[in-house]
Amino acid sequence: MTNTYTLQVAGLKRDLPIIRLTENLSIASFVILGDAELLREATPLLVDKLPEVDVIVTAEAKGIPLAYEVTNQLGLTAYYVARKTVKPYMQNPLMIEVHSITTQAKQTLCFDQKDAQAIKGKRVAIIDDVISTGESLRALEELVELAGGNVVAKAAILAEGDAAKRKDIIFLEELPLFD
Ligand SMILES: O=P(O)(O)OC[C@H]1O[C@H](OP(=O)(O)OP(=O)(O)O)[C@H](O)[C@@H]1O
Ligand SMILES: Nc1ncnc2[nH]cnc12
Repeated sequence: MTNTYTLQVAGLKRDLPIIRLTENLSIASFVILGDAELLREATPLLVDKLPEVDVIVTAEAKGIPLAYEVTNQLGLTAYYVARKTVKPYMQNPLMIEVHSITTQAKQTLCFDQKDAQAIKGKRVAIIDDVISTGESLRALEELVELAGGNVVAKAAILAEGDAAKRKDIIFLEELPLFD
């Protein structure tokens, strides 16, 4: 049977499967894709902690539904997604290299040039489902800065491992790492 870690967040309980990443590192797998109930309950709690912002930025893929919910609850009109591959419909994309905790190979995050233009001069909240090594967040911050946006908040539902000690991020609950 798979080992699990019981997460309590936003008044809900989830049994997360513990997944081995390397010989001495395992994570409690937190996949909010499809979990409409958790998104519905957690989003207002996160929104309450945000300062005034103009736009939301997130990374493909698991950050997308949360960014959408936060955007709606703040009454904003748009959110921007940094993609992990360049698509043929992107023009002059901005690209940054990233190496998140779950990433085995080198990855990139990229913004379509038209999204970069839309972020320029805006107060940006970077939103993700979980912050762990902080690599994805760092890459998103670099992308927003390259685009000329001003990062005023960095928020996630969960802060994993050492990320929970960070003072510069907003989060609802901690998630431990496992040996
Ligand atoms: O702080 P970090 O170590 O960078 O980890 C956090 C990132 O990891 C997850 O995405 P993941 O890389 O698993 O990709 P996915 O959303 O495409 O599944 C999560 O959605 C964050 O973006
Ligand atoms: N615990 C976790 N579950 C799923 N994706 C993650 N990315 C970083 N930490 C994660």
